[in-house]
Amino acid sequence: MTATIIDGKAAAAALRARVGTLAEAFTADSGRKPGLAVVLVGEDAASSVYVRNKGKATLAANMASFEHRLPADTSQAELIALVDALNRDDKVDGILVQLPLPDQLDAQAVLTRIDPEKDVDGFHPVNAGRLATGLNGFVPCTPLGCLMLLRDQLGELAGLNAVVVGRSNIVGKPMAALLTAADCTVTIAHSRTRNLAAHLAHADIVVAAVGRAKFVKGEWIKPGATVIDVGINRTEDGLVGDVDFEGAASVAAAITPVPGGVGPMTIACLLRNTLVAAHRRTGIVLDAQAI
Ligand SMILES: Nc1nc(=O)c2c([nH]1)NC[C@@H]1CN(c3ccc(C(=O)N[C@@H](CCC(=O)O)C(=O)O)cc3)C=[N+]21
Ligand SMILES: [Mg+2]
Repeated sequence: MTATIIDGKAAAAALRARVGTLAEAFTADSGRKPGLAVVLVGEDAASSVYVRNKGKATLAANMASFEHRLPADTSQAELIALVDALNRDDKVDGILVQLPLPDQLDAQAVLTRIDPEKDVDGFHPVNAGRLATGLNGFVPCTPLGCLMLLRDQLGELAGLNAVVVGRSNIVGKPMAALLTAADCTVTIAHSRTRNLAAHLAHADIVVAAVGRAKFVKGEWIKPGATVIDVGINRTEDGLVGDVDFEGAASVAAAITPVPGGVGPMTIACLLRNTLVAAHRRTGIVLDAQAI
């Protein structure tokens, strides 16, 4: 079998276009654009590129972009003061503080300071709790993008066996919550899991988010499975995912590539969450079916 390569770039472009149309309608109704503030502390090269790309995508989707670049030696109090100012700013619907932060800063304290109604990353404990309990909140962008790709590919997910490899607060845990809410039978595997291959042998859906290049081997994949690769690993062979792509593509029904899979969906979902935040904050009704 040769797997279908899931085109995350195309799916993301389509989502960004829908968001852009709805953002224009929001502006006509409210008299202002949905606004996204992105905060970058320090000079990390990869982060700087991500932040620039987010800014471009925000403008292209008819939204306002507010970029705040702070020096690497920014103090906790200074960063908190900026978050507080963004929380108060009515033009700002969404706030994203780019991770990782320099060592002197306490990321959890910063993320918890963001107004949960502006927390378009979905990292605030209030939004994590809402996701865990089935309440409406903000869902982290990467797992939300993965779920959209899975729905595009498979339609109904109920009853399928899903194995999520990785248990981070940013991807693994929220991904497992989303798949559970979609009525999958979910296993969370991680670095201490014994015999990962035995778990994957039953997996109709595999979401790999361990942060180790080519960690998931093709032989472990159940024939006909759908494989979502969240990994972004910079190696001598260039950018590679957490899955041995060649091996997995020969047995899976469908698989996301790296690049061009989950990554572009992450940014598109950030814009989607910002659009939703703008509507919730102003009380303008958004047709959730439209996005
Ligand atoms: N507060 C916060 N929220 C985030 O969502 C967040 C963050 N911090 N810190 C860094 C990670 C990483 N992340 C990516 C987004 C897009 C691509 C992406 O578009 N990747 C492209 C190109 C990859 C490349 O060439 O580098 C692709 O996979 O095709 C990748 C990674 C968001 N993150
Ligand atoms: Mg681990």
